[in-house]
Amino acid sequence: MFPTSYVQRTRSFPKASFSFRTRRYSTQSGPRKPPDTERLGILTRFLPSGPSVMASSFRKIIALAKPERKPLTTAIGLLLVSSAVTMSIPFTIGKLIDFFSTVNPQIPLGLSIWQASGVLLFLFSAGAAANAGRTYLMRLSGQRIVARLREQTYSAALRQEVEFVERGEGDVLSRLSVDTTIVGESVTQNLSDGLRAIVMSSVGLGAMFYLSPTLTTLMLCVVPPVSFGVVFYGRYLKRLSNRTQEAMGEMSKHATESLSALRTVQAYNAQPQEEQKFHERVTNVLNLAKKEAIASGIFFGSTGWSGNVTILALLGYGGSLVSQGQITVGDLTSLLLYTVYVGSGLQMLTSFFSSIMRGIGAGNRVFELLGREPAIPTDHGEVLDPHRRGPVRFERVGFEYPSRRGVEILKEFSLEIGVGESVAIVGTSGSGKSSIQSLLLRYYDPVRGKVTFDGQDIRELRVDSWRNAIGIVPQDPVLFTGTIASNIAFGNPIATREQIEDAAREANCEFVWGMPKGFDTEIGRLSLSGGQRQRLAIARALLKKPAILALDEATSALDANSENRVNDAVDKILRKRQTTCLFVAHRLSTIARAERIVVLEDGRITESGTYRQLVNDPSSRFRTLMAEQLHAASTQHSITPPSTAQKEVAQEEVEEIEEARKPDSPTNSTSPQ
Ligand SMILES: Nc1ncnc2c1ncn2[C@@H]1O[C@H](COP(=O)(O)OP(=O)(O)OP(=O)(O)O)[C@@H](O)[C@H]1O
Repeated sequence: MFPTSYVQRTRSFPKASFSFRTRRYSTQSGPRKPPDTERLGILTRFLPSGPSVMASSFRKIIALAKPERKPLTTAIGLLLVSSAVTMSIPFTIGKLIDFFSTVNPQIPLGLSIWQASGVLLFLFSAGAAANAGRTYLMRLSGQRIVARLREQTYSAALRQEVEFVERGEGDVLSRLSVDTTIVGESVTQNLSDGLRAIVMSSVGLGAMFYLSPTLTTLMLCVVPPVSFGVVFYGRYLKRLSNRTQEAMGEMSKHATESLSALRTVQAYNAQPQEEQKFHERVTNVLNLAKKEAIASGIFFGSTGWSGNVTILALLGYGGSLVSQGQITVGDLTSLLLYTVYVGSGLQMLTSFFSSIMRGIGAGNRVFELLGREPAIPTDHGEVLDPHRRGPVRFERVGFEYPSRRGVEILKEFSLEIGVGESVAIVGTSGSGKSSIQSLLLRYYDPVRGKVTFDGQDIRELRVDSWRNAIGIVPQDPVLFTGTIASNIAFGNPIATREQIEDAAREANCEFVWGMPKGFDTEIGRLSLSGGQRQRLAIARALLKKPAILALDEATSALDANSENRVNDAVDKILRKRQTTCLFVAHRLSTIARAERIVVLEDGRITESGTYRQLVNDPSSRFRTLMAEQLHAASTQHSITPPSTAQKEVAQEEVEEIEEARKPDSPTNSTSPQ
């Protein structure tokens, strides 16, 4: 119940509130480092999201590239070679034109025209090979960085408290897939293109000054306004790209949710409305993409136009200089070509600038998750000895969900469960039963009071070692892709086949032996009944040999046979008398199996006692609850309320259970198969 109902309650949380949430739940966000604007210079000065955050994101992106130092350095070396070759082309062409236009051409270094062409061919081939090598090394390093970043992001997401991930699931997924790719590209592909652009523009400009300072100064008059536009464009594009990422996150979150609930969607013929909702999200992405397209169009159109106007001005003024004999035709040609190179270099620089912005933005989102301290710290505390046993105590626990501060779900809740004791919590829907189990598992911590194990506050224990001591059987057990064996061994991958089979036997999973591939049957191809899933979950919990078993019973009815098999499995656990059991129970047959029953109402215990004590008290709330329970159970199968005869049968069943539980009962001596 918990995950589904929770997802429903929170599905419309906007992504934009992420940073707020981070601050709200983060318990250990350390002091921020001062901005390193000096080192980052111009880049950070224009960034809208706060220089210190962006600077730290930039530093982290650079740090990510450190393990790839060798291939990246080689790639940069190759880049310089290929750029040198590329940048020599305009100069060579100019010289060739002058050479051919003279009356008596002299080939430099005494080479023939074919030899000179051969040298040039060799140079071009070397440039092309260097370019190929650079592309390969950059892409490879980029992919390795993305792979590492994805793994780190995934483990950071798994470390977070459930509330955080459940609330922003689509977020984490888009951080994992889209943002990591953007970050990886910005340290490799974009960096490499940026360096190439820097080399092209600076070497080109140098060569132009060498050829004609006057013409170059003329060209430079056009550059400052273009650069100004570049900065604004970079900022605007970054904002747009962030909004597009958020919209894409919303879109994939919606698709994930409805596809994972396809049965419900189809049962309610809700495809058209789901399509409509998806259409709205896709349209949102599309509209943002349109804006991005318009911005790019205007930008590239205007930079292209200013480039062409510059060339026109150069041609006009340069032509007059040629006619005055101040420069040669070859030099003018070289100049024009260098202008084109410098222009495209500057254009590349602008997209480098906006890609770096985009990378920093995406990096911010990834590093925010990587650096986030989960509200339930996973790496502190004393490691719990797996053999330690002791009572579990809820001591005056007050609890509120972080998303609903001010609404007290548990109020002064106190309960002690002794070693090997079994306690069933009953109560109306929403009274807080599952929340008690969530506190036990430390999905959340109490707001007041504490939960102790063997006298020690469970917050002092390392959370993984504490959870190791608990076996859970949730309401709707989740099975993962893989075989039945791997599903039972989930969380205990080193379990032997024998141990897996023993646990399955103990949990009454006899149906597994009847399958053609037995324990090697792939779950994906199976459709298991609710009872079978529950028994597999019991086997999974038993394999851990837990000190505590937390069973959250499904509210939906099982058929009589499944219910018997599940109850029989539960009986075997109870008879062992080593495992402390906390049941959230709905079925009378489970409730009666517990040694003690507590009735929870509105977050408080209102009654407590054995089944017999509670049922014999004519004024007990438990009796009313059970009457409602019986009525509900009977109306699920027939439309008539339970007859007196049916109630008697139920009563007899309870008596049989109680009889079986007595220490001297013959059934009690049967050891599990
Ligand atoms: N993650 C959550 N965030 C906010 N409120 C929650 C969350 N989970 C449960 N609640 C609220 O806490 C209250 C107690 O819920 P809980 O699931 O513990 O009840 P329950 O007794 O187990 O109900 P049921 O018998 O229907 O399973 C309910 O009002 C519920 O809406």
